[in-house]
Amino acid sequence: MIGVRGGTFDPIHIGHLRATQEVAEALSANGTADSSLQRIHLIPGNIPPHRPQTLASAEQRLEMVRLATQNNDLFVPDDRELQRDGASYTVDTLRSLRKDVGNECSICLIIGMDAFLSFTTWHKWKTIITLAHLVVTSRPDYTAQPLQAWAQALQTENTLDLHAQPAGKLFFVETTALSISATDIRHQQAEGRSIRYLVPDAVYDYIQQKHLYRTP
Ligand SMILES: Nc1ncnc2c1ncn2[C@@H]1O[C@H](COP(=O)(O)OP(=O)(O)OP(=O)(O)O)[C@@H](O)[C@H]1O
Ligand SMILES: O=C(O)c1ccc[n+]([C@@H]2O[C@H](COP(=O)([O-])O)[C@@H](O)[C@H]2O)c1
Repeated sequence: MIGVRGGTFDPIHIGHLRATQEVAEALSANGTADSSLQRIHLIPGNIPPHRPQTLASAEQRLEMVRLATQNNDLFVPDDRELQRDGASYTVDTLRSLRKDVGNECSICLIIGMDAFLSFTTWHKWKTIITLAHLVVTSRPDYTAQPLQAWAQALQTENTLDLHAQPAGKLFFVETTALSISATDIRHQQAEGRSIRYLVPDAVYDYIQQKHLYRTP
């Protein structure tokens, strides 16, 4: 089994990292030796399909992901969306991952509750759930809504189901509420307020060194 978490990561912050760590623990809990979680790919998006362009460049956002994950063997920075032209659609990313890991390996696409609430607007969302499981983490200020029929049909509360088939299940993980967003971090940095401890120290140092998110 592998996990995948995409994001704009402008910049990556402890909200992303802590929630992903807690998913890793949840998914490994029932894994058998040969099917437990192998790694989680952290994939910065090239051109976000649904939002304005980023402030930091693709290379800078990837470098911040590298710095944030350098001491965690489970988290793998993955630049495949930066290698593609055009919009970074998740369905294309999952197809590319499937080519790498084959059809038997479980892929867990990790998204936050905010993303899940608009999931049915995503490009080819019905194909996405044939390529991966959806693992949804809680996020402060985004409350779960009653599940639509398609989601009810896929939902499981047993992680063994995620190991037993390669894709097609929906699983919710209650994660520690950290009310942090990259938008707030960018604003605080622009206003000259400290963002220390909202991002890993190495990311903090990089942002200062490159003068990122400062108003010109
Ligand atoms: N504080 C957080 N706690 C849990 N999940 C988070 C948190 N921040 C972001 N996420 C999740 O991480 C994924 C990628 O998020 P993204 O890179 O857009 O971060 P963001 O902080 O929401 O950025 P921005 O403020 O620029 O929109 C999304 O699925 C989002 O739900
Ligand atoms: O493929 C899509 O249509 C699509 C639509 C919205 C979001 N996504 C992906 O969801 C992930 C989180 O998005 P965001 O905006 O919260 O950073 C990121 O990997 C995006 O590429 C993907």
